[in-house]
Amino acid sequence: MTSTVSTTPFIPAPATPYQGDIARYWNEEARPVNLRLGDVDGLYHHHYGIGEVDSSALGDPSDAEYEKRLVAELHRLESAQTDVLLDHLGAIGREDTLVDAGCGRGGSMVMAHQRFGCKVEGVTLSAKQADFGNNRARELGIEEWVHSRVCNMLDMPFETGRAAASWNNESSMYVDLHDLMAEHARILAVGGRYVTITGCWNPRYGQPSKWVSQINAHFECNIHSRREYMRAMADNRLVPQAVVDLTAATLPYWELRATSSLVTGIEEAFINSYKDGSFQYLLIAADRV
Ligand SMILES: C[S@@+](CC[C@H](N)C(=O)[O-])C[C@H]1O[C@@H](n2cnc3c(N)ncnc32)[C@H](O)[C@@H]1O
Ligand SMILES: CC(C)=CCC/C(C)=C/COP(=O)(O)OP(=O)(O)O
Ligand SMILES: [Mg+2]
Repeated sequence: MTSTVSTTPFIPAPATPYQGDIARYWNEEARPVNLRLGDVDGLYHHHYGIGEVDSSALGDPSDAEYEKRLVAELHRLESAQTDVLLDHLGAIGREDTLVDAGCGRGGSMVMAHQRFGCKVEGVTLSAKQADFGNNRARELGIEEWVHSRVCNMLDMPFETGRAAASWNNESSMYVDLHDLMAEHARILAVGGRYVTITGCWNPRYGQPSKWVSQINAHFECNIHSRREYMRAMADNRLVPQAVVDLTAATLPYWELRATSSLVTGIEEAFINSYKDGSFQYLLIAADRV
């Protein structure tokens, strides 16, 4: 669907060796579970789904078209996740600018522009992802509005106080949370909104479980605890306005995905850690005060 014209003029050197590893990871990523879902309607996500599975849409597993319908259903649940994130951005006008920190292939950015009609700026460490997102925006004729660049989310080239809202959709587990919240607080207007959807380990469990450690190793990330999010926000003028536990809402997605031919091997770790209480899928929306 997407051509391969490079629209990324300048690729900065990674700020740290770790960021170099993460850039390489996403430059090489081409898992069918992400590309085949994106091909359903051209919105390419690198996050997970929420909501009930529509078994009437899936039909009979012995049907020849079942796998295609299952892919479409997983994709519907991933887009539903973005919709919930966008619901928490508050009142956004066409003249506003939004920032997607860790934007992946840009699916959330396109959905944000389609909903609010405004400018959406994305940053990713991966030149391949930035090119993909920019090519997709050009194909949709929205390249004036939706733009991705290769950039460290801890040092974004956006003016202080410029953004009406910003978010991390499953991208905050790659950075120090205090540094991240300080940078969001800097780019956000006073009264602006920050939203994250993230997997975090549950302090009530004690320490990261073996399943959480397995997820970290699988993605080369460093999952933070719920407590760290609260502390990093409080220390950076970000006051939680809503904390929504999406753990129960994401389990149907994982249980459906585990039955598909697109499994990647990480399904068991997500399902077990959500079920044993060691891991939570959380949305936090905060006001920049
Ligand atoms: C799991 S993907 C999520 C993509 C996207 N938010 C979505 O929902 O589809 C994680 C993203 O975080 C980005 N990322 C990780 N560390 C980053 C950093 N320091 N600066 C910018 N992007 C970063 C990766 O490049 C990747 O695009
Ligand atoms: C909730 C947590 C801890 C997320 C870690 C970040 C991550 C890799 C998200 C999904 O990416 P993806 O869509 O590329 O992964 P997959 O290939 O498994 O679908
Ligand atoms: Mg995925």
